[in-house]
This record gives sequence, structure tokens and C-alpha cells, in this order.
Amino acid sequence: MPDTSAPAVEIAGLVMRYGDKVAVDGLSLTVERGSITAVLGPNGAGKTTTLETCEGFRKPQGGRVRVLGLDPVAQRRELLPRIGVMLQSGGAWSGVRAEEMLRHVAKLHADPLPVDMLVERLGLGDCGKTPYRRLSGGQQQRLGLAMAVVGRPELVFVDEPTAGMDPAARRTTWELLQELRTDGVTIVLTTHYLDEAERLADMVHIIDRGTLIASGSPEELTRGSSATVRLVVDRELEPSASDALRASISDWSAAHGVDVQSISFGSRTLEDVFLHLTGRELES
Ligand SMILES: Nc1ncnc2c1ncn2[C@@H]1O[C@H](COP(=O)(O)OP(=O)(O)OP(=O)(O)O)[C@@H](O)[C@H]1O
Repeated sequence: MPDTSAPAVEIAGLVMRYGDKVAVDGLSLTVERGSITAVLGPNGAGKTTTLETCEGFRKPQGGRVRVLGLDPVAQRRELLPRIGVMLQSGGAWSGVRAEEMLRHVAKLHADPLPVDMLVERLGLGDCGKTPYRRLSGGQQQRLGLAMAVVGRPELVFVDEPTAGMDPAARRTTWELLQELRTDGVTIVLTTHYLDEAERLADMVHIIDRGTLIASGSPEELTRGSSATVRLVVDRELEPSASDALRASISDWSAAHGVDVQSISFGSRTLEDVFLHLTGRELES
């Protein structure tokens, strides 16, 4: 019987190397069931390597990984029917037509989602007869996502799901991921897009150089401390208004003996969080 009480993913002290290069350096994190969890980090942070280890494509060189309570390498046959995987690229034969590929994958599953519904939902109708190699990058991504979810998995791993997509395709993809979560599917995605993590994820794990540097909901991570005052107004301020505000705050602070360390207009974002923690920009 599957263990339904175990977290969706448990990673404890994971170490992964390529030769001398340490790609994942003692990473520990947990993914709760039914959540959308984003693993956020810059290029080369170790996101894909971590995902590939969870998917059973790589064996941990140190530490322990459990997915739905199972060892992804030793219990791969048991795990595979319960997870969906969207790779960063590829995953289909170059000459196969998009819809044909999806129907083929659907047939591998006991109770697949209706292919027509997925084709329609992901806007793949126009390119259903197009060979895979002629699809645009965004279309290949959407087909990859459809292939990952067609088997009604409990847990889906998606690597950079919207990389290279136009804004409309990104929105469609986000909506589909949110619908899956509503249906109880757990989603683990990697991204280096801050807005994607902020808009979509219930939980964000920020990793850098193979190590976890912060975890929390987007609200928790961007909240700041009680020493941070955030003023939200209902319209854009003209430059003169922010000058006047600055002057008033400065007068008030002087009168109350408060030392204002910084005033910023606009909110703290995950980019600020990353910069604060690492001293580097995420999307450089
Ligand atoms: N097959 C490989 N051989 C050697 N080094 C590798 C290999 N795959 C990844 N690396 C290195 O391991 C580190 C982590 O790579 P990984 O792809 O896991 O990071 P990532 O966070 O997914 O990056 P990206 O956003 O660019 O995909 C990087 O320094 C990368 O260059």
C-alpha cells in the first residue's frame, strides 16, 4: 500500500557532484502534499540536478531522497506510475506529431486525462499535426507539460515550465498548474523567474550554489522584519509626492529619535530577498 502520510518530497543532506564540481552541497528540504513548491535559484544553482535525483535519474552521492515515501532509485518501478516529469527540453521523438505523441503517452497510463481536453487547454490544437522538431520552444514546453500530467500523477516535477514562453502561454501554463493543485496534485517546479515563484508558489525554497539559503511562502519571504515599514498606496506617486513623503518621514523620525536606515518606494520582492542573502542579483 502506498504511504499517503509521507511528505511529497523529503531531501536530507543531498550531495551531488560532477567530477570535482559540487553541484548540490548538503541540500535539505521538504515538499508538502497538495502544494505548488518552487525551487528558485540562478543558473547553475543545482535545481535540475536536484530534480533529476528526485525523479530517479541520478543516485544521491550523499544524503537521502524520498518521493511519496519511496526511494526514487531502488523503488523506481513503484514510483514511476505515480509521478509526472516535464524535462527542461526534449522528451519526444523529433519527427513525431504533437498530438500523436500525447496520445501515445496517454495509452501508457491506466486512467489518462482526455487528450482532447489537454490539447484544447494548453492551446496545442493549432500545432497538433506539426512534427515535434518544428514546434516553437513554447509549444514544445506545453506539450512536455501535457505529457507530464496526462497520466493523472499525484506529483509532477516541472523543470523551468515557462522558460522562453510568451506572456499568454505563460499565463495558460500557470492556470493549468493552479488547476492541478486544486485537484490535489502536488507540483514541484524549478524556476529562475521571480514573478513565477511569487505568483504561483505556496512555498519557495531559494537555493544558491547547491545549498538552501531560505524557505517560506512568498509572503513570509517578502514580509521583512518589524523594523521594516512598508507603505502601500492606491496609486502611483508623482516624484514630488515621494519627496514630500520623505521630508515628512524625516521630520517625524527626528522628532521621535528614530534613525531611518532606508526608505524605498515599491515593495520588497524575492529579488530583494536573494540580493540581501547573497549580495548578488538573481537574474543577471
Ligand atoms: N552533466 C554535467 N556535467 C558537468 N557539470 C554539470 C552537469 N550538469 C550540471 N553541471 C553543473 O552543475 C551545476 C548545477 O547545474 P544544474 O543544471 O543542476 O543547475 P540549475 O540550477 O538547474 O541551472 P539552470 O537554471 O542553468 O538549469 C552547474 O555548475 C553546472 O554547470
